[in-house]
Amino acid sequence: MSDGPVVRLTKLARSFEQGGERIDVLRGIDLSIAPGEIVALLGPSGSGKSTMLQAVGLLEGGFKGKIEIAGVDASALPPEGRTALRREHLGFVYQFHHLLPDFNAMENVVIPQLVAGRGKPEAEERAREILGSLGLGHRLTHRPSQLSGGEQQRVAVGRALANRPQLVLADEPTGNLDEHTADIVLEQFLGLVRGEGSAALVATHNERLAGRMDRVVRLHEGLLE
Ligand SMILES: Nc1ncnc2c1ncn2[C@@H]1O[C@H](COP(=O)(O)OP(=O)(O)OP(=O)(O)O)[C@@H](O)[C@H]1O
Repeated sequence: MSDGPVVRLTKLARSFEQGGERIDVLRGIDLSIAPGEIVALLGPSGSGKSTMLQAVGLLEGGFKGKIEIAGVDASALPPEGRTALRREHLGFVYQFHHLLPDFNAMENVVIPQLVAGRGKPEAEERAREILGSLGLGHRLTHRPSQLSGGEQQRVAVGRALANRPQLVLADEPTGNLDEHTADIVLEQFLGLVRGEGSAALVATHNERLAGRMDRVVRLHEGLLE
């Protein structure tokens, strides 16, 4: 792994056309995240946090400016190249868990590793280790519908970290949980990310939770402050 930033955004911009009107959601974002650094992305509803995470996650086109992931300029790559970069370096956690409903906790963490080419025994060992460290060692064979909201979200965290991404992108990862559960899940999320040495960019409305991260950046009128 190089010592350079895991992500570098240069003059990132995104506009949407809606009913003949143009909305400039991101107006020239510059941001670098160092390896292992956990950054909170704060901003009110509608300020463009999800739009920014989608850009960094290479999930959507239509952006202006430059997005470098692990030193590679993603903006210059064809779609297959962006997919490969995403698979190799990025992990995602969303507000809703998006687990596969017909598979248990263990399988939900194993499957992305198989897709990445890891063998089954190794993937299962990793899933056990990661779910154990999230306090879910006794829930391995439960399906998502048999888990609480906090447990579902912890499995989603385990899935995101399973392939040892250099950067985890999390969009309101605890936004769907009550305050007490959100605190516990966030603490476990941060502990796991730190333990793994991954970097993270975590969108949230919550100043208190943001204060537990290494750095806070704020989106205001399309720019970071
Ligand atoms: N596909 C789209 N077409 C048109 N407008 C869009 C589209 N996606 C997002 N927007 C607009 O861009 C702005 C930013 O949306 P975004 O979802 O990024 O905000 P957010 O900060 O993540 O909000 P929240 O905290 O409520 O999730 C909003 O005004 C939204 O309506």
